[in-house]
Amino acid sequence: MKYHRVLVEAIVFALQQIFNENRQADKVIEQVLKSNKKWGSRDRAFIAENTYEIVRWWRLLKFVSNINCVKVEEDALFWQIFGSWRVLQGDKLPEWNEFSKLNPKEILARKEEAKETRKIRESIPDWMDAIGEQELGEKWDGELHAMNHQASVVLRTNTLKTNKLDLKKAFREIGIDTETLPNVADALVLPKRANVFSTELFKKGLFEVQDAGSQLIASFLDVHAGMRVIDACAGAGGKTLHLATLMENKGRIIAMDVEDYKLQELQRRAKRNGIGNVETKLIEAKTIKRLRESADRLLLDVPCSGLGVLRRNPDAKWKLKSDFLEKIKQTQAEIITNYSKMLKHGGKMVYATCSILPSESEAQVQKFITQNPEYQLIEEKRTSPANDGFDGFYMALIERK
Ligand SMILES: C[S@@+](CC[C@H](N)C(=O)[O-])C[C@H]1O[C@@H](n2cnc3c(N)ncnc32)[C@H](O)[C@@H]1O
Repeated sequence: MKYHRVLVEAIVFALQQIFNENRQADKVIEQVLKSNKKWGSRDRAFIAENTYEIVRWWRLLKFVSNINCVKVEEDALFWQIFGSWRVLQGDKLPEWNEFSKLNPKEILARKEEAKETRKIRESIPDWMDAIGEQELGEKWDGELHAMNHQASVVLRTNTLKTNKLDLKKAFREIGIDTETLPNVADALVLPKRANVFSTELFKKGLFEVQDAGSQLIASFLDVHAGMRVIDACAGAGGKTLHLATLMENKGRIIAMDVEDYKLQELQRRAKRNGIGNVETKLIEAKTIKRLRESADRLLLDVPCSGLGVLRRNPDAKWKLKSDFLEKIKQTQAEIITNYSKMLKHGGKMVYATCSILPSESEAQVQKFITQNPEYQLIEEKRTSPANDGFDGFYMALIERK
């Protein structure tokens, strides 16, 4: 494969930003791609895919490159890591100075050696591997392996504006193939990746990009047109928009969060989707108390470790710290205990996480139910990267007596 030096420079710059400036991979890649308007779609895909894959395989790549420092700082080492990655992909490296120290045979031999140690082979920090094994036992191997594969692009049809089959046809007309997914009503999956955000179909609000597992959560809440619904950790509204379509744009949704910029993004998305039944509310000291017993349905899509969506956010492997996990569990316990008071008696709520760890999910719900007997667990569901190819979500449907 022939590389263009400028593209590899862009990848090295992106990696520096992600690892040394502690910036989010998706934001860095977006900025890098915007920096040169002349790059075509292949160049853009080359930069984005190689950067994401190098982040995903960071620990393994350091190992096969024989780089032992904790923090990689020099440009030269980033070039070597890129070179090792391409060797693992079967490429013959160009005779550039930057690759002169790399020995492909040695790289491949070290890859064989890495197979013996899961945390190196699967490229994950020690503490995360230990927690995964402790909480999931034998299942951890399979989930971890599955989370190292690139996730598919999945769309959710906006049924307020179109239907799945018409959307599929409209994509076909612009040369993009999509497939339906059994058991996920409005989902279309792309067998081949494409930039769907630049299409007119997206600008018209005919779909949102949303993992299949995530699409099951709003449906799990059993909402109906005309209800009063609170989405208490709404963020930029992935699930709020879905709730609004399930409610046929009727009734009222209060979408709340502690971050105002996310709610502003939610409003922009709601407008594009033709949604008019959502009101956003920034959470302040008395917000929860004022809304006591006011909701027919309540969604608690709580902040979590994100250990179910590593396929999409591989940089979280290196950015997450074990003490954060402890703190976030505390926040989850506070949210389920305090926010559940917003539910009417006879109403239903869903507690959801994008984590495969039971301590953030089943265990939180069990503890809450035990301490608050007026709430009753109706049903729990999990999606699994290993078993169904979806991201790893957890959802619990709970009723208030
Ligand atoms: C998993 S994300 C939500 C994703 C969103 N529901 C979606 O579908 O796109 C969790 C959200 O909880 C918010 N959050 C963090 N602490 C919170 C708190 N104490 N109360 C409410 N929301 C909180 C975060 O800002 C974040 O947007």
